[in-house]
Amino acid sequence: MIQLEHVSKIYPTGQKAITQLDLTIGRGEFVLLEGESGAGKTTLLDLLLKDTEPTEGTIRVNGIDTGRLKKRQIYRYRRMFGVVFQDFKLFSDFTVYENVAFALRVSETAPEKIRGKVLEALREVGLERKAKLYPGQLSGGECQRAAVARAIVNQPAILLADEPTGNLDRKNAMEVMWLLHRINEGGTTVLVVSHSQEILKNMKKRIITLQHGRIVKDSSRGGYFYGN
Ligand SMILES: Nc1ncnc2c1ncn2[C@@H]1O[C@H](COP(=O)(O)OP(=O)(O)OP(=O)(O)O)[C@@H](O)[C@H]1O
Repeated sequence: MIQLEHVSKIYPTGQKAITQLDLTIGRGEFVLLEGESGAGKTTLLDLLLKDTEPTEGTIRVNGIDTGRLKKRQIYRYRRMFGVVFQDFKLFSDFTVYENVAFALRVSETAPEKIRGKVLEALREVGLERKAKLYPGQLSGGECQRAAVARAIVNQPAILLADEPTGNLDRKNAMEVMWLLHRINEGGTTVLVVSHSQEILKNMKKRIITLQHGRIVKDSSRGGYFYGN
């Protein structure tokens, strides 16, 4: 599903963010990505989304070599992904329903299909009764669940989440992680950046540890350190 070969990213400032990274994530996997600040976690997500270009190496997603995508193909490519952020990134002057519907409108979904899809996504995250509320009227956990509904409403093949529990208390954090687990059980490949040792320990998923842009530990390889 996701394959990186010898991928490096050096920003124009000269900052090395990713160095000679080889990584394969299979279809339907759930992967937790950890590493200290500046390790390259967000850069890795940005590379997958083609928000930034690798300095060297090849990135393949679902068989697509991202380096060969034409500009006009990038929009369609990105529709393979749903993305969840630490700070939710909901529109504060849109209701929960409108926030989720917005993701469908920009993807040119037929108008008659929007309502059913939005309500289904809200049901999935347990927010069907809060559809008419604004983000300011929700708790942090509910905001994040609304953001997850927006991310999955297009039924993406891959869900990327960058510190999705960073602004949440323990209970809400575990609820959001449980939700991501359920979405993964439905077949979606899930990649989550997390700093929380509790989450890393409790989820019992594959954990990849980045340090200075390199993978220094991958639990799918028996937890042994390698590389560097
Ligand atoms: N646009 C940019 N221009 C220059 N350097 C950048 C840019 N974005 C990130 N960097 C640098 O690249 C390195 C990796 O950054 P990245 O944001 O990927 O790390 P991270 O692991 O996500 O960190 P954090 O946990 O703090 O979010 C850091 O040294 C950072 O300062």
